[in-house]
Amino acid sequence: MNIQKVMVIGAGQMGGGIAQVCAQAGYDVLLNDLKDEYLDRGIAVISKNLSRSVEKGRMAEEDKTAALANITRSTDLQDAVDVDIVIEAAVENMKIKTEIFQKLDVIVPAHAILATNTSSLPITEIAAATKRPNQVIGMHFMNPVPIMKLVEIIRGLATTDEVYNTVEKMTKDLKKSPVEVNDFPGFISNRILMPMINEAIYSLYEGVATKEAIDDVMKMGMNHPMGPLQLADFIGLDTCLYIMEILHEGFGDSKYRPCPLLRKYVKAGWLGKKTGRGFYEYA
Ligand SMILES: CC(=O)CC(=O)SCCNC(=O)CCNC(=O)[C@H](O)C(C)(C)COP(=O)(O)OP(=O)(O)OC[C@H]1O[C@@H](n2cnc3c(N)ncnc32)[C@H](O)[C@@H]1OP(=O)(O)O
Ligand SMILES: NC(=O)C1=CN([C@@H]2O[C@H](COP(=O)(O)OP(=O)(O)OC[C@H]3O[C@@H](n4cnc5c(N)ncnc54)[C@H](OP(=O)(O)O)[C@@H]3O)[C@@H](O)[C@H]2O)C=CC1
Repeated sequence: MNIQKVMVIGAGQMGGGIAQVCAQAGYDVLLNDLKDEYLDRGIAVISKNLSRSVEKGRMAEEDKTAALANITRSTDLQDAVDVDIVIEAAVENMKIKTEIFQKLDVIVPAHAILATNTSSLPITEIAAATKRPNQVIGMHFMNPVPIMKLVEIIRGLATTDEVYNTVEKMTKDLKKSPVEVNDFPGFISNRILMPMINEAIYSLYEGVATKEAIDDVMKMGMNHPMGPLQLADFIGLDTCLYIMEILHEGFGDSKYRPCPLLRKYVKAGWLGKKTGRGFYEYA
């Protein structure tokens, strides 16, 4: 199947990045969010990222203009009436995602693929909310999307080979590297990454070291580009908590219990970089 028109749902840090790389690859992109102000914010970030590439001499001004012209704003799911694929990057919540997929199922054309950028939710369960489970798939980008090469591609139980192959080809067109993973909570990326972050939060909670010391150990000792607490702030502490809860519930194993300090920060609205405060403060 030939993909030309894409709807990206959610103009947050992930949806904005996904819309940017799709627009740069020449796809016709509809960027959808609940309100105009979220679209304004998302498009401003995309524009800033593209301008930085122009300043660094990696992109011509006309390519930036062309990429921005490929993005159309949308606050109505009905705009998906003629898309070939939807990539959903709304909040990490099963109820919200299944509601979006049920609505899309009756709007999008029969051939259209419904993909989700979920970090951890079961693809098979999201797919089962639709009448086209064979055309539902996980397309898990990494943050920051314009920089990170990996896209984890997750088949639901019913996903066809044709749908998998189409999404794999699109991933390569976006200049990303696909890796196929089976449908279990957290897939591979977050099954391994999030318990490490949670353990770093426990280390802080139990007073083993300061936040700076914990991050320094992992940066200097393990060559990680960011320490785990800095990375948690970057991902969003709300998203980290949702993922730990999904691992905990999905596997029923106490080793995935979220650290109480993580819960406390999320309750306080300290969600990390996106709210100006998490483990660290941001100007
Ligand atoms: C939760 C999930 O489900 C899955 C996930 O995504 S988990 C998160 C996965 N991501 C990571 O682990 C990221 C770890 N961090 C890193 O790799 C690096 O710190 C980083 C790439 C984010 C920044 O790199 P850095 O060398 O420390 O900083 P910096 O020199 O400022 O940036 C490097 C490049 O990234 C770009 N960049 C940094 N942050 C960016 C952002 N948010 N959006 C777009 N581009 C960004 C910079 O513009 C810069 O590009 P140029 O070299 O072309 O100028
Ligand atoms: N953060 C990360 O590092 C990664 C996150 N992901 C996944 O990507 C998804 C998005 O995460 P992220 O971008 O970080 O989150 P953000 O909070 O930055 O963005 C989510 C966006 O979706 C919007 N939204 C919420 N509900 C709806 C809806 N019903 N319809 C349309 N838009 C909606 C939000 O609006 P509002 O502000 O009103 O809530 C917000 O603009 C999650 O599933 C997450 O797990 C995947 C890989 C990495």
